Amino acid sequence: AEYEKFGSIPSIDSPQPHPLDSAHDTLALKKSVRLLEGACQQLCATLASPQHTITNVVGSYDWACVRVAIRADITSILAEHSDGLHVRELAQKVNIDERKLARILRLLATRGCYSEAKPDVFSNNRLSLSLLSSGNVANLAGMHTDAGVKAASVLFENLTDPDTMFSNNPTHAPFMYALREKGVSGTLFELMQSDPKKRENYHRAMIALGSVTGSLSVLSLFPWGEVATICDVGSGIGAFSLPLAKSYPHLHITCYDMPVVLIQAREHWASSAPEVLRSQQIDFLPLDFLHEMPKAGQDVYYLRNIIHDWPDVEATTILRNVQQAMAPHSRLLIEGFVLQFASREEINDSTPGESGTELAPEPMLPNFGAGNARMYESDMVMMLLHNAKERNLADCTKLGAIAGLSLAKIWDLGESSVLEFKLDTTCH
Ligand SMILES: C[S@@+](CC[C@H](N)C(=O)[O-])C[C@H]1O[C@@H](n2cnc3c(N)ncnc32)[C@H](O)[C@@H]1O
Repeated sequence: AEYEKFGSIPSIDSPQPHPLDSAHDTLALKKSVRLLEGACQQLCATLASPQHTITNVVGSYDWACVRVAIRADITSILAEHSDGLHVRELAQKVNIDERKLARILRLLATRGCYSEAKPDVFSNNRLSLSLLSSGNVANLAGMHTDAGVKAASVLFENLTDPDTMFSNNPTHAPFMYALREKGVSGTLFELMQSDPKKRENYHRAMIALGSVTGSLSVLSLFPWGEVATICDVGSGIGAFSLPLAKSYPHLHITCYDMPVVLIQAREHWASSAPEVLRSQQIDFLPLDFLHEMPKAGQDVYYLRNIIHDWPDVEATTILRNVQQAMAPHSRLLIEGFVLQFASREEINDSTPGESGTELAPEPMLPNFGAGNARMYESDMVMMLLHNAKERNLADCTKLGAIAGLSLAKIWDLGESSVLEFKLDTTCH
């Protein structure tokens, strides 16, 4: 029904993106796809032999092939050849062995990324177009295939090394552990402070994450008309605030982040929303949210993908710093993933819906299984890069309570959620 609004369902080999691919409010579509992905994977795992399914799970080198495609910028080259390009010519342009490149692209085409219209002639399709170097999804994919893979390759060693095995210190995260032999230390955020290229890639990846998870549907779900002032705490370059400012020109937005990030943020806003910069609608202020509080008494404090970057102690500190800035009318909105158990046992003991997000119908796994896998993968990414974690609703409520906040409402964005907290008036 969502596609019918735009005419018809696009073919996977369509050479151009579909309007829904970049739409903000795709909540209904996201929920249908979640059901579809979860049910298909569970059905396949039920009907195929276990050895078949487990080998599919571990034997995937798609990421390595995507990394080659991104690094060699294959999509941008193919974009100039709408009828496709023979791998012989493509290989010459990127200086990679022709036969090896053909095999890499064929595996990707088998997964639906690139088309092989004639033998050895490859062209772009809807999936491969998302890897254009001018877009942001390639940066997100690059983060997984570079930093993620590097960290994952030492996960077991990190979990069993007496120096790191029980540590929650971000400096001991597997990614930093992997860099130890190069004499690099600190946290990933500290590392990025001195590396503008890494920082740019990271913040462009954050923009992509919003479109991947469809979380910008919060722009139409939340009553922004009732809000006048908002602080985006740990704003990055404005993955959330920039579309918010464009959609709601009456809002005054303060973006808080580290000074080096704010320089990049200004550049991004200057090229993507110059009218907002001119309008005085936006301030960029440096803040170390581990040690300082944002400005007091704002209507909304927004934390998008912040808490999951930090272990409990630091996450509580950040929340407490925001809590101290809040007035009785203020709301803290925490956007991110809310994990669920893969078991129904806990859920059956509580009121349906109390877990905050929808449950999948039986006999599906209650958390939609593969349909929600990205949030459990993200939990791994947080462990790998920051020694941190995604949390379930009880974890978030507990952190909030320690920081003097109580949960007021849950906004379900299909994949991610927004937890709305207010000051806990019962604690003094
Ligand atoms: C995962 S990103 C999220 C960015 C943005 N909220 C978004 O959703 O795109 C985490 C952000 O926290 C910022 N950050 C990390 N440590 C910080 C600190 N101590 N004080 C302020 N910001 C910090 C990073 O620079 C980065 O922009």
